[in-house]
Amino acid sequence: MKDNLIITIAGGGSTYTPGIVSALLSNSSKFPITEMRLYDINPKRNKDMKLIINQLLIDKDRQDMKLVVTENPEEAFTNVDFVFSQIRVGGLAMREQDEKIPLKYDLVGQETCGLGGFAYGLRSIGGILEIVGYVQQYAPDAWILNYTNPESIISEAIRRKYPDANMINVCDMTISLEETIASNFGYDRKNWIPTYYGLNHYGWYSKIYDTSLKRDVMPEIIDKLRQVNMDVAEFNEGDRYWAKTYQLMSAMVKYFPEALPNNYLEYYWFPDLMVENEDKYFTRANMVMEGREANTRKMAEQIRNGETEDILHFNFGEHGNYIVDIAVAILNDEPKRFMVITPNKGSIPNLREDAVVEVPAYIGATGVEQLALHPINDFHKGMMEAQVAAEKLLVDAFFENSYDKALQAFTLNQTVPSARAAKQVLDEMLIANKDYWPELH
Ligand SMILES: NC(=O)c1ccc[n+]([C@@H]2O[C@H](COP(=O)([O-])OP(=O)(O)OC[C@H]3O[C@@H](n4cnc5c(N)ncnc54)[C@H](O)[C@@H]3O)[C@@H](O)[C@H]2O)c1
Ligand SMILES: O=P(O)(O)OC[C@H]1O[C@H](O[C@H]2[C@H](O)[C@@H](O)[C@@H](O)O[C@@H]2CO)[C@H](O)[C@@H](O)[C@@H]1O
Ligand SMILES: [Mn+2]
Repeated sequence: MKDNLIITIAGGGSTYTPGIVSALLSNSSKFPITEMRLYDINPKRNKDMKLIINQLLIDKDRQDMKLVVTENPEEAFTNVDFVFSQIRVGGLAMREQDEKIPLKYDLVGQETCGLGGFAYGLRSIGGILEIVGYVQQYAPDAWILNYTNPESIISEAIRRKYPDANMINVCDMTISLEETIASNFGYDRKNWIPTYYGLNHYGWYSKIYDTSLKRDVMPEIIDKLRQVNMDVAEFNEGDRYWAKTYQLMSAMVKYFPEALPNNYLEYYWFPDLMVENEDKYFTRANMVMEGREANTRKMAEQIRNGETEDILHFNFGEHGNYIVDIAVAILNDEPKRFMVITPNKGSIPNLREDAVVEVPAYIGATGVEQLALHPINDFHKGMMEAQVAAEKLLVDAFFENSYDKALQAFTLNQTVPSARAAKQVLDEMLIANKDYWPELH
């Protein structure tokens, strides 16, 4: 095992960076890093994060670590071993537009679901392709572990442009949902072997085998959920967005009790209710600006003012651990099971081979080895096929600069009831995204 690893966090100024760094430091025996680089296009955010991570290294007595903070891709990626990617093209200001524009037309306005997710996709593809391009140029053997959203759309673009890249796309939602369920109903998630299938933020569990209880606990979880609403787990304490999200899990399994859904299906099954529940003038982006984002700026300011005692406060749940566990499994060639976002290639036998799906896989030194699952039912298959086609059309629109394909994608998105509404939102988003989207004509 290499014992002088260099890692880069792309989107180093991200509010999630301290969580990933904390997880990396907790795994130093199995993942021995000597140099950490933060790469971002925004020097102000880089400077703030440098203060925070430097303070974290002091608090953890790890001043031996070399910390490089840069806006220069060559400096960021040359000879790096692992890249953790978490960029947000356009920042929270554009997330706010993604959420608020569709809501004006009574359509779902959300970070990764519905038309907000599609707008974010058209912004994000260019940024992520650029990073993969840098890694190909400066460290072609490096592993890229990606959290950048919207993951299904990003993964479809990467599948086309860099099919052989050493890149693994993952999402923390399944692990967080499992943790939330386990903490509500008295299970230990560490004993679970979940079988899950779908697209990112758009899927279902078909089985949750508990190795200590020696049974599939999914049916009893669905029964419990039909009777009581869930509370948030400790890592989402006090967050009213996640509180409401998890409460709606009960409504979903009352409608469709045969499989446990990903919480994000709320946006596709109950778009009218989700719109009704929203404050169109103060959306999730505003909550994050006032919460996680403000907290990050405050910590940096405190350090700048010389206040360093016990000022680092963050709680990201499993977010950092999940992606670092994958890095550890690769480096040590200790294959473990994770949920990954990957070309289907027969994993779901009755779904097109080139769909980008989210399924269980073993990950070790050779990367992703996904499982062959079971055929899926017509309800889930129909939903997935429509959404896959919409996402593929959107990625076509990006590569072909095609307005027509973008309009088709927007119309086919599973939260949109009419081509008229799709066109109104697309046209308004085109203006709002003029600095970020490719030209569409
Ligand atoms: N997949 C998951 O499950 C999961 C979970 C949490 C967050 N995320 C994603 O992680 C990302 C970061 O979220 P956040 O809330 O911390 O956002 P953020 O805005 O706080 O941070 C993102 C950083 O990316 C930088 N950036 C933007 N474009 C860039 C580019 N082209 N190259 C380099 N850096 C660039 C920004 O300057 C910013 O500092 C988002 O894409 C978010 O959706 C994904
Ligand atoms: O609205 P946000 O920015 O707080 O969160 C959006 C993300 O939500 C999921 O992830 C995590 C989140 O990262 C973590 O901080 C915690 O609050 O729980 C969430 C559920 O695990 C989702 O998987 C991401 O894709 C979203 O970006
Ligand atoms: Mn996610």
